Amino acid sequence: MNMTESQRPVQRLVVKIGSGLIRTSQGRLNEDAVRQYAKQLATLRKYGVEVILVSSGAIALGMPVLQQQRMPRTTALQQAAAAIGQSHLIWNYERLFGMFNQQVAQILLTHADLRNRGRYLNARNTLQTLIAHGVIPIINENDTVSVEEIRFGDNDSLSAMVCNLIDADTLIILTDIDGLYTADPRLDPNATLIPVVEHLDRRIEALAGRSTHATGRGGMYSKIQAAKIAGASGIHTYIANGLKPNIITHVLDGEAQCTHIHPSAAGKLSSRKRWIGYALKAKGTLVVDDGAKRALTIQGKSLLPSGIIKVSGSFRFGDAVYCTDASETCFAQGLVNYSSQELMAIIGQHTSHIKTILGNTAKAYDEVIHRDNLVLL
Ligand SMILES: Nc1ncnc2c1ncn2[C@@H]1O[C@H](COP(=O)(O)OP(=O)(O)O)[C@@H](O)[C@H]1O
Ligand SMILES: N[C@@H](CCC(=O)OP(=O)(O)O)C(=O)O
Repeated sequence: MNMTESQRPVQRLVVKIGSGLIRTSQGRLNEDAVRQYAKQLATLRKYGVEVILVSSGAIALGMPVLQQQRMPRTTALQQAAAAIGQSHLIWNYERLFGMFNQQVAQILLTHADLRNRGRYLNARNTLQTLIAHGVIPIINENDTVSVEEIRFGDNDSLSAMVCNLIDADTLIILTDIDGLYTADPRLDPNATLIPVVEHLDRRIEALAGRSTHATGRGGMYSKIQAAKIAGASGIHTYIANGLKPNIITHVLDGEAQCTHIHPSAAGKLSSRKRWIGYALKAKGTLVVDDGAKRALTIQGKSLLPSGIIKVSGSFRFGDAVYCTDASETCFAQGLVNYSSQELMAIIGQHTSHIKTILGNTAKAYDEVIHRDNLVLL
């Protein structure tokens, strides 16, 4: 077992590497950097740390072959670039990890693989088996088949969901900047680094901007969202600069200049709640009034039809939906007991009227979302 700063044990580590670190400005693989990452991760593995790598770079490496200077806008071009780049990427990982006698394996996932409970468990079994055999799994989104409905969208979210999937204790997100600043330093020269975030709240979330790069996707915003997902599972997240030598080792030794985001003080969510809140994609939104928001966020109650002001999206019984307040700030996700069509008819109504309004189609639920099926975000 490896020990980190303040002697926090690290047993299972997920490292995410962004496209900007994988690709040189000329569009080629940054071989020196990738060799360095391979060396550090192979060494950690030898010391007994279980390592999982989430690597971006497929589209970025495939872009030059298709004469694309920036992230292609059409899905077809992104998929084609990923098909070219992913094989190049994994071939090089295999070769460079091989220099340190470390076996790797490729895993490509779509969001649908984690949404479906059976596929979720399958992916988990495969990863556990690889880890148990000392292999480092290298995960990327399966971009060649990913379309909007089944997409993670960015590998920061994917890395956090992988942490949940395999019960990691530490997530390191490597990017081209030291961590979270008070503003994007590329736009604000007075921005300063925030070394520790003990409570990841909306004030912190608001500091993180999007990417300004040709290959980046989510920017700092998606890294903070990833830390939030990981934090709900009791995981510590570090955002650090992958351009610096031996950065992974330095982060674990507590010597790196980076941002350390602590897990949520509310404690670890159950596996089922993590799946409801973070693995499922919301199919619609329920806008609720202030009273209902208070009932859900402070009083720990279920959502009743009387507190709903507006319904959007098209969903069925059992689907996931967002809950937002009147200013459309999202604060929860949960599984609904009524379809969007049924809800349109009963919003604002007292529960005793549900049967009268819906007649025979009514189900025996007073709650639109039961507390047990609701996760505060
Ligand atoms: N508050 C902030 N602190 C630091 N970086 C920020 C902030 N807001 C936006 N960014 C931008 O996020 C970028 C990193 O995200 P991104 O380009 O998506 O990298 P990657 O490809 O590694 O995922 C930084 O280079 C920076 O320009
Ligand atoms: N799956 C994509 C990466 C998407 C992504 O999130 O990129 P980045 O913001 O550079 O981590 C690829 O391999 O090109």
